[in-house]
Amino acid sequence: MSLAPGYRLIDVAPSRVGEVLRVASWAFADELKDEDLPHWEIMTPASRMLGVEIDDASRGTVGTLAGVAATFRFGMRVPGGAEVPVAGLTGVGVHTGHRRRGLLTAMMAAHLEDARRRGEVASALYAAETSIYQRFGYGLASWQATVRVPRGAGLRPVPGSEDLLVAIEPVDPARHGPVISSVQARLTRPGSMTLADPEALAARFADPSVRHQSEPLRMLTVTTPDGDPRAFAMLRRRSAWGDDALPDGVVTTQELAALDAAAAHRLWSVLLDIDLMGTVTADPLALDDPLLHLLEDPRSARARVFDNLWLRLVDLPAALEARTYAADVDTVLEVDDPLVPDNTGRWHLTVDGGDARVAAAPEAAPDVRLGIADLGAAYLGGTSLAALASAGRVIARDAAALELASAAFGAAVAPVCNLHF
Ligand SMILES: CC(=O)SCCNC(=O)CCNC(=O)[C@H](O)C(C)(C)COP(=O)(O)OP(=O)(O)OC[C@H]1O[C@@H](n2cnc3c(N)ncnc32)[C@H](O)[C@@H]1OP(=O)(O)O
Repeated sequence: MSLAPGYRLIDVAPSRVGEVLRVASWAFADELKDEDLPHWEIMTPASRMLGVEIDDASRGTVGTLAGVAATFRFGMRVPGGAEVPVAGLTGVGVHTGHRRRGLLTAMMAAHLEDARRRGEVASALYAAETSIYQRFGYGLASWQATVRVPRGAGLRPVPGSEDLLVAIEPVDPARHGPVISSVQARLTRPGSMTLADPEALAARFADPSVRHQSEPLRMLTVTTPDGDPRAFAMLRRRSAWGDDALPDGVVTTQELAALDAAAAHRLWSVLLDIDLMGTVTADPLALDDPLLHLLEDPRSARARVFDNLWLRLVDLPAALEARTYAADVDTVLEVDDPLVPDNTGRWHLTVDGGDARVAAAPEAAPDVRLGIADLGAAYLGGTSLAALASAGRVIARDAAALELASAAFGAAVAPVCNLHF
C-alpha cells in the first residue's frame, strides 16, 4: 500500500515527543493524563522517532502528525552467546482518522532502511496485533509464558540460595539502573536484550498510573554478600480481600531476570512469600523458565502462552554468521524478501566446527526455500524449520535436507525477551 497523497514521511525531532504521544494515545485508545506524560516520555526513545505528517488547509494547520513510531537500540543475545545490534521498534500508532492510507507501510520502509544504515542486523518488536507485522517480514521468534502462581507454592531446594541477600525498595533509576544493566548484560538466553542505550535503560523505570491500580513500582534485588547483583524483579502489589475477609492481594512483576539457579530460587522464594498477597503474576517467561522446573507442582504456575518477540532480519548474512548452530551443516537457503532485496536470493550456509560462513550462491540448488519472516522466526532457535515446514511455510528439497537444517538452527534453551518495550 503506498502513502496516500498529502502525507509526508519525516524524522520527528525529540522536542515533539508530546505530539508523538498524543497520536499514540489516539491509536491505542488511551487517555493521556498530564501527570503521566513524564512517564510516557521516559518510555519513548525520543532521539529516534519517525512519523508521517499532513497539512490541513481547511483548519489552517501545517505539519500535523498523523502516524508515529520510535526505536530503541538494543543488543540482542543470539544462540552461542554473541550480542548483535538490534532495532527495537515501539510506540507505533496511526491516528484513528488516518488509518489504512499507507502510513504504517511508509514508516516500516523507513524504519528498515534506518536500521540497515545503522548496522543493526535485525528489527524486533512486540506486536499489538499479531496480524500486523508479518507482511513486513517479521516472524514469531519466541513464545512467552504468563504465569499466575499461588502464594506459598513449594520450590525444590537449590544450594546457595540461602547465602544470597535480598532487598525490596522503591525503584530508583540511579541505584537500580546499574543492577538491571549488569544482570541483563550477563543473561545468555537467546532473545535477551542488553541495555547499553541510555534510553532503553531509562524506559525500565516508567510507571504511568494507567498501567496499574496498585502501588508504584518496587525493586526486588538479589545480590551476593559482596554486592554482585544476581537477580532482580520490578514489581507492584495490589491489595485485595476475599469475601471471607482473607487477604488475596496480587503481586505483578513488570520484568524479572536471574543469572543462575540459586538466584532464581531466592527471587521466587521471596516473590511467593509476600504478606497479604494471594497470587504472583509474572511475564514474559521463557517456555522453559527455571521457575517451571523449580516448582514442586509445575501445574500450579497456571501458565498461559503468548507470542513474545517478532523478529525481522535486516542484514541476513551478518545475522546468520553472528549465531552458532546446534550442528555442523552445509545447506543452501533460498530466501524471498520483497522489502529488503539484498536479502533475497540463494545463500550458502556452512557451519564447520561451530564457525558459520554465509555466502551468496545464486547458481546453487536450494535445499530449503523460505520467506524472510520464517527465517526470522527460526533465527533464535525457538521456532523450528521443521515446524514451519509442517505448516507449509518452509519448503525443503527432501526430508533429510529439512532435518539437517532444522537441527542446526535449534538452540539449547527456548528464546525469550524478558523486557517489555
Ligand atoms: C511495535 C508496536 O508498536 S505494535 C503497535 C501497533 N499499533 C496499534 O496497534 C495501534 C492501533 N492501530 C494503528 O495505529 C494502525 O491501525 C496500525 C499502525 C496498526 C496500521 O496503520 P495503517 O497506517 O492503517 O496501516 P497501512 O495503511 O499502512 O496498512 C498496511 C497494510 O496492513 C494492513 N493492516 C493494518 N493494520 C492492520 C491490523 N491491525 N490488522 C491486520 N492488518 C492490518 C492493512 O489492511 C494494509 O493491508 P494491504 O496493504 O493488504 O491493504
